[in-house]
Amino acid sequence: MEQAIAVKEVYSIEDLNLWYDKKQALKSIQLTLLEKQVTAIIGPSGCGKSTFLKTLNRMVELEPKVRIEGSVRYRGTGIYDRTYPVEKLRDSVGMVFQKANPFPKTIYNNIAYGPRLRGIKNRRVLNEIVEKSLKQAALWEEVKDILHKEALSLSGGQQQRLCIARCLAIQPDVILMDEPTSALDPISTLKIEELIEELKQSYSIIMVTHNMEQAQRISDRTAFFLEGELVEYRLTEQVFTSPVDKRTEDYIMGKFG
Ligand SMILES: Nc1ncnc2c1ncn2[C@@H]1O[C@H](COP(=O)(O)OP(=O)(O)OP(=O)(O)O)[C@@H](O)[C@H]1O
Repeated sequence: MEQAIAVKEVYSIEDLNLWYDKKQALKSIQLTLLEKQVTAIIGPSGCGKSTFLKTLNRMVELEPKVRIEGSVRYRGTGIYDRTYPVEKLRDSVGMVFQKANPFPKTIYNNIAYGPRLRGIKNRRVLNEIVEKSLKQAALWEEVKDILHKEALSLSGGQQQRLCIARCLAIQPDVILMDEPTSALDPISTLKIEELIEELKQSYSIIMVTHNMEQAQRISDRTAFFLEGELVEYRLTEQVFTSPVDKRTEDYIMGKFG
């Protein structure tokens, strides 16, 4: 008899509500995000995708006049509990943004930055981390001879892979990606998509995307948001081939958004 493989939960979210001042951006969100899967967050502009992503690492608290209610549990512990050590979250949850944002430093120092901040000073250890992270981000071959060049001299696609490598250097558990390829050309996009496929062997990836083909190509599960609500959250194939909610169907058919 086939045995079900238990997939572990990374995040468990219950009745999450969020307001920016008087505007409610997330409404009673309830879902669990699973380990070593790619979860795509889709929906039209302004539906709350980025806000949701930023609740997962508490970055949303940096916005003015934010109020959050409900529970976001990461590996079983509520991250908005007053005693939760936010620095633990910074070590465990990396983030990649829409626009690559390397530091104005060399390629090497971009990657070594996080490990140094965490007390690693030994040059040999740092060299190993830099090489391993760049290899994991499929950038090593292109930059191994120019590690001491400015990161900002790289192409947009290379800069985005560098940002992914910088994120991997701190050995995160989860990687949040906010439209990581929307500023890239098709070839760079393909490279990042292949990379994401590879990374999900070791990391749990939660990715906001406007691109529904991309969600179908690389995600295991898809969550469809609309006006701050989570309308549908199932296996990607099911969402795209047999949506249960009419609003999901209309959205994936391109009737709005
Ligand atoms: N800092 C803020 N202050 C006030 N309102 C905000 C703030 N950030 C976002 N909003 C509002 O909250 C809602 C959700 O925004 P959010 O950026 O999460 O949507 P999104 O789905 O990621 O949109 P897009 O696809 O355009 O990036 C929108 O109505 C937006 O205008």
